[in-house]
Amino acid sequence: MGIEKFTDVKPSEYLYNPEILTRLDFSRSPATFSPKISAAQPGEEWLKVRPLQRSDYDKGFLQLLGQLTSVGNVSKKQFDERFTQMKQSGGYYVTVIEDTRVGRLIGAATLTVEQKFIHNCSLRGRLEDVVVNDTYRGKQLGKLIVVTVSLLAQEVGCYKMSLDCKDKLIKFYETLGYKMEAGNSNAMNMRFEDPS
Ligand SMILES: CC(=O)SCCNC(=O)CCNC(=O)[C@H](O)C(C)(C)COP(=O)(O)OP(=O)(O)OC[C@H]1O[C@@H](n2cnc3c(N)ncnc32)[C@H](O)[C@@H]1OP(=O)(O)O
Repeated sequence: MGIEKFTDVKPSEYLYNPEILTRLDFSRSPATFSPKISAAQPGEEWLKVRPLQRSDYDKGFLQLLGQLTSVGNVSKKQFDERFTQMKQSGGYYVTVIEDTRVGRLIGAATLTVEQKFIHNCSLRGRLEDVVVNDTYRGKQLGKLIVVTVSLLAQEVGCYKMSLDCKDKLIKFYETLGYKMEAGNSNAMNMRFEDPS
C-alpha cells in the first residue's frame, strides 16, 4: 500500500485539492493508533481517505450521513448544486473514507473554516458531521477521519478547531486532543424550523 497519488479523478471533481492530505503529519496528533495508520496510509489497500467527489452521491454518501442524523430526500441535482456552491465558496473540507472493494463510502467528517477579523484576521475550524458506517466501527476509522480533518485544520492555518458532541463522545474526542475548557464549554442553540 503506497501513498495515494489522486491521479485517477479530474481535480475539478474533488471538493478540495486532495494533495493536501498527503502532507498531513500524523505524529503531531496525540491520538494513538495501533497498528499505526494515517490518511496517506490507512492500513489496508482497499481503504482510501480523500476529499468528497461529485460522484459520491452514487457511492452512498447520503446513506452514510443517515447514520448520523436525518438527511431528507436529497436529489442528485440538489447534491450537485450544493457541491458546486461549497467548492466555489471554499472553506468546506468534506473528507471521506471509501472501501474501494465495493465502491462505497464508509466514513466521513467535515472541516469548515470560518474567516475572522479578530485575532489578526484569523481562521477558525469546526469539526462537523463525523460518522463511520456501523459495520466498520471499532477499527480506528473514527479516529482516522477525525485526526485527518483536525490536522487539515492546522495545515490550512486555523488557530483552533471546535466541535459539539453528545456527552458519551467526550472521552473519544479527548483522546484525539480536544479539551473541555473550564467555564467555556457550553454549547447553546437557537432552533428555527426543522430543515428535514
Ligand atoms: C462532531 C460530531 O460530528 S459528533 C457526532 C459523532 N458521530 C456519531 O455519533 C455517529 C454515530 N457514531 C459513529 O459513527 C462512530 O461510533 C464514531 C464516529 C463516533 C466512532 O467511530 P469508530 O470507527 O467506531 O471509532 P474508533 O474505532 O476509531 O474508536 C476509537 C475509540 O473511541 C471509542 N468510541 C468509539 N465510539 C464511541 C462511542 N459512541 N462512545 C464511546 N466511546 C466510543 C472506541 O471504544 C475506541 O476506543 P479505544 O481506542 O480505546 O479502543
